[in-house]
Amino acid sequence: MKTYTNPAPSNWNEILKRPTKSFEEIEKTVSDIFNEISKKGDTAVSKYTSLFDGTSLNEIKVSEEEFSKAEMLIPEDLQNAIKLAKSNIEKFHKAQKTPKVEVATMPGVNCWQEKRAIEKVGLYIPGGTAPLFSTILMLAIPAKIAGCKEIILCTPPNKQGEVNPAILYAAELCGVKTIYKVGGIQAIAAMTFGTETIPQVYKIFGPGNQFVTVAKQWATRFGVSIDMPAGPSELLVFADDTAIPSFVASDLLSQAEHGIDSQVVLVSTSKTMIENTKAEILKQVEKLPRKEIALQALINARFIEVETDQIALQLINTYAPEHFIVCAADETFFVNNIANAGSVFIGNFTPESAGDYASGTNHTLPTNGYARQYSGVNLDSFTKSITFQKISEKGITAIGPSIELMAAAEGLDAHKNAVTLRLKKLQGN
Ligand SMILES: NC(=O)c1ccc[n+]([C@@H]2O[C@H](COP(=O)([O-])OP(=O)(O)OC[C@H]3O[C@@H](n4cnc5c(N)ncnc54)[C@H](O)[C@@H]3O)[C@@H](O)[C@H]2O)c1
Ligand SMILES: N[C@H](CO)Cc1c[nH]c[nH+]1
Ligand SMILES: [Zn+2]
Repeated sequence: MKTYTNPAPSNWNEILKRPTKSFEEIEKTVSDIFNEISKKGDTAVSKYTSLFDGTSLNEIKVSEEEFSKAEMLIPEDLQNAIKLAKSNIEKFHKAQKTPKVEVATMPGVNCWQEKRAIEKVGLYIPGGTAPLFSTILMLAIPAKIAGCKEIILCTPPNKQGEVNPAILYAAELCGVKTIYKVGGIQAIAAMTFGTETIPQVYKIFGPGNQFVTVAKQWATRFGVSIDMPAGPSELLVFADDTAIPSFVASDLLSQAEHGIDSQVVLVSTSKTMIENTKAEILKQVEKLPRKEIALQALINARFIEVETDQIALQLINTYAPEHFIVCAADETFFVNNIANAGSVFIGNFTPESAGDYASGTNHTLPTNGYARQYSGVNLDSFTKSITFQKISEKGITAIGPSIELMAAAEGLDAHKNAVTLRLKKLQGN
């Protein structure tokens, strides 16, 4: 838990370096596995499942029997909690539907844009150290609302070759029944190329560890698209003296417990807030079942004291956190001026866990500074915009001469002719 007081802006990048391996360090493993899976399909998938997940499977597709058993294993109160989260996530993502955009750019020239679902999508659900069934809600719900026709899901099996029942329960609740017990790089490669068992998809979604994230980035070389790099979780909290140290500590620990390569950062204008939060962290971490993971992640934690809200904001925008919690007297200043963050949580009673599970926003978010240029998963992630146009006789008469001139100036006479022939016809020639 390193603490810094008024670090110079020139040192921010060094102080706030992510603890994850570089793309280059993982690239070789990823490219080797991709190569093998593209050539050997299921045989290679099975080899890597046994190497990384420690299990050999005769059948990687989840059976109807496994689905039926799963539902019986989920207590009613958990089923109800999942249903409540589903309802909120549905409400928020349905509200993201936009109407068709239609404009007559000039009389007789009608242009419009409509969204169409991506037909085949692959959802990756992390399961290495915790079965993140909540991620199913975050991916399957918008995929269904968007109208994706073929939705498949990959998730790593445990050592007994099973998938956690809550994952199966949540998937079935969201109407996804095609699940493969495959995790990590091998899952991403399988969805990229297709194997004898696993279908190829057009776009791959979902968070994962560093291997999964680099694999998704690698997949884009083979024509598949991805939602965004959504790697090890991170949280930056800005807290001034209006914040509550025990709450701030609990939020920081909530993301530290994800993995040893997670990063949490506290930025504050108050030395007392930093000291009290650190003391709270040390107290709270003792009681966590994932204490060892959280303690390792805390080695990468940063506590940064700055002089003003303005400096804090610049630092936060430089870091571009996946999650940003703001508990400040002038929260509006931060809310209005945040430029780079995956998702923002405002005030003392908005824990980041709310967005992870149930408030309605999506928890699949850009990490590692990618919040500078990527959005988190949303309804549009599952659609493409297609443009349409219809030009009338009056329209082509008005726009035609300009097109002819521009085509001739580019030296593309066939383009010009496509207009000229129509204009002549209209002129009776
Ligand atoms: N950014 C987001 O939106 C978001 C959301 C949820 C979770 N997460 C992150 O997802 C991650 C989940 O990680 P996880 O590990 O628990 O599950 P995971 O499913 O992402 O990864 C498990 C797989 O990693 C592979 N693997 C493990 N060690 C390997 C190695 N040495 N070489 C190659 N492959 C290896 C295995 O195949 C295994 O199946 C966490 O880092 C969490 O913070 C991010
Ligand atoms: N915090 C994660 C996103 O970085 C999402 C998650 C799922 N379950 C718990 N948390
Ligand atoms: Zn979380």
